[in-house]
Order: sequence, then structure tokens, then C-alpha cells
Amino acid sequence: MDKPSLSKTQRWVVKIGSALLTAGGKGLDVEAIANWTAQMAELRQRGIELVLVSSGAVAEGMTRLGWSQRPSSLHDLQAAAAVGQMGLVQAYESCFKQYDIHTAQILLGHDDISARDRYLNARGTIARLLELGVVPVVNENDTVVTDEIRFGDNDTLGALVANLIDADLLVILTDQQGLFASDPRANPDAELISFAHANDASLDAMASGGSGALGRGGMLTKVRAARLAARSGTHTVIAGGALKNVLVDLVSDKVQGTLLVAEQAPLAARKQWLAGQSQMCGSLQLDDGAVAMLRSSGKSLLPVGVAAISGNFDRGDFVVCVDAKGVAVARGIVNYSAAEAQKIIGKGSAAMQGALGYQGDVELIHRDNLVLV
Ligand SMILES: Nc1ncnc2c1ncn2[C@@H]1O[C@H](COP(=O)(O)OP(=O)(O)O)[C@@H](O)[C@H]1O
Ligand SMILES: N[C@@H](CCC(=O)OP(=O)(O)O)C(=O)O
Repeated sequence: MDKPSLSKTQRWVVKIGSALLTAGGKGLDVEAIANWTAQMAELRQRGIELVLVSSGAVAEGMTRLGWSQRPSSLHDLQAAAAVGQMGLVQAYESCFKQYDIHTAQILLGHDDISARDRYLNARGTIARLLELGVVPVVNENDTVVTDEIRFGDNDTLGALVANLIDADLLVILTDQQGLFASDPRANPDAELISFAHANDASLDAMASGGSGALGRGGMLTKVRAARLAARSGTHTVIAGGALKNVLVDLVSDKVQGTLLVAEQAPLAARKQWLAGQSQMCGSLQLDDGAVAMLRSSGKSLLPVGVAAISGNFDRGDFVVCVDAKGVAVARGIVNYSAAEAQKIIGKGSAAMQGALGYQGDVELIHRDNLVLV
């Protein structure tokens, strides 16, 4: 297996864990946050789009509330998270401000990723923030989640965010230098794994040592996150957050930690996932021009190229695109419900707002959500 070069990666999710952020439970490590921020500002200058997934709300809330032991009651945990989240976003906002970079707070729950209309909204909003040069700071929406539906650890959330935005790279910063052949807290001589395939099943046994006192998932959730990220073609680096230049060095392929490689590139992975969907909720009948355009140019499908629709689909559902004879041409995720689509088909972009009563997406199906059949 060849080692991929990270120098051309363009969209990163950086996940910073509780164990690192809170200096072993002594409050937010502001110096460390300033250091990561400086590195991320440099990465932004080099044109890399960044989404930060930051843990630490519960740990910081505990410090602010004077609690020395992690509470077990759900509402205590949620209260601590709500208090601590303020500290987290304040810290990032003031550090990034020194580099004239805006931050944005995004709190996500399970439904925001699994419900298709919310998924499209989260994806669209994050993409827009990245275009605007903003660094979104993501955490789980701890205040409202229940045990059954919480991600729990932010490694999983980081991977889901990487899937959501088709990131090229997920960087998981933690308190160890990477994945070791066994837990270095129990076995100080364990060897650092520098490079492996994300789907290598032997990694699970190495990572089974549990988490530290403040972290949630330990190394196992990081390995599983790498596997999840690989589904959207995202490579993962697990590295020690305290190491000098750990983020910036990645651009020159200096990986100070463990690189877990995905097999496919993000767009190819997304197209394969789209092609594998079989449950279609409706169909769009395209005019000849739109059929030719889709086949030749790979552009997005605009409402103007659709002659008729059938089925009772919602925003975020899968639909099949057919030609005038009913032959399938493409399939994809539609941006409008059937009722809304009915109002805008055949219309140019300028007329859409009048027909809908609001300004929505200009595409009926975005090119990234469309695959030819
Ligand atoms: N094979 C391993 N290699 C490295 N660390 C491991 C391994 N197995 C278990 N761990 C533990 O995982 C911990 C990091 O996970 P965690 O405490 O959840 O931190 P974070 O808050 O950064 O997610 C390390 O402190 C380490 O003790
Ligand atoms: N949402 C939680 C994060 C949970 C957590 O600690 O995750 P992790 O850092 O991955 O072990 C918080 O901000 O406290």
C-alpha cells in the first residue's frame, strides 16, 4: 500500500480531545489553544479549509462549577457542558480573532446528521462558512441529547463531520503521540504505529486499552472514527496535540503520529455511496438539453431542465432522473420537496424566488449529490 501525500489535501477536520484541552482537569489550557490556533491560522493562509471539532465542554464546566469529580447524573453533565461550552467558544473566538479569522459555533446531535433535510442544511451551512473563510467550531449538542442517541465521544462526531463535508483529512489530536501497539499507559515500551490502512482489523485489539480520566472513547473510538471517515475517502491522522508544529508539519508530509489511510478519494467515495442507494422516493423527467448536459458535463441539475416530476419526495430524499422515454439517466439527493419542485420546474434561477416565496438552493440536485447511471 502506498502512503498518500497529505500536501494536496484541502479540507480538514481537526478534532481536539478533552484530555488535551483541559490540561489534565485544571481548566482550559489557554496556552495550548493559542498554539493550535496559530497553526490553524497558518494552515488557513495556505488555503486549507478547517473545521474544528472541540471537546472539553464538560471538563471546563466542571472546573467553572468547582466540581472535582465527573458527575454521573445526566442533568449535571448537561449543565456542566452548557457552562463549559461558553468557555470553549470564548477561548477559540479570542485566539482566532488575533489572526482576523471568524469562528462559528455549531452544536450537532444525531438527528442533524441522520435526518436527510437537516443533513443537507448542516452540509450547506458548513460549506458556506468555509467559503467565507470562517472556522466552524463543532461540538455535540450535549444539553439536549439523551444517552441513547448521544455520540458520546467526539472522535465519532469528528468522523461524521468529515463524512458530512467530504473532508480530505481528519486530524485527531490527543494526549498520546498516536496509536501504539498497546496502551502506552500500561505498556511504556509499546511501539508507535506510524502507518496503517484504516480498515485493518488488527488495529482494534491494539486500541482496546480504554480512555484516560477525562476523555470518553480512548483509542478504540479513534480507530473506529478513522474507519468511518474512510467511507467518505477521508484519511485520518492520530497525533499528539502537545507536539510542536504537529498540524503545520502535516502539509509537508511530516506525520508526527499515526496515519490511517482511506482507499478512495472523497468524491469517488461519495459517488459510489450515491450509486449504491436503491430506494428512490420519486422521479424527475428531464428535457433533452438537461439529459445531454448531465451526461457530458457533470454539472448540477437546475429546475429549468426538468419537464415533470412524480412521487411524493421530501428535501433530502433520493430521486431518479429519467429522459423523455422514462430511461434512467442519473440519481441523486433532491434539494426540494415534490410540492416545492412542482412550483419551480421549467423555471430559470431568477424566477425561482418568486415561485417559492423564499431564496433557496439554485440547484434541484447539486452535482456532488448526483451520479450517472
Ligand atoms: N493502543 C493505544 N495507543 C495509544 N493510546 C491508547 C491505546 N489504548 C488506549 N489508549 C489510551 O487512550 C487515551 C486517549 O483517549 P481519550 O482519553 O479518550 O482522549 P481524548 O480526550 O483525546 O479523546 C490515551 O491517554 C491512552 O491511555
Ligand atoms: N461533548 C463532550 C465531549 C466528550 C469527550 O470528552 O470526547 P473525547 O474528547 O473524544 O473523549 C464535551 O465537550 O465535553
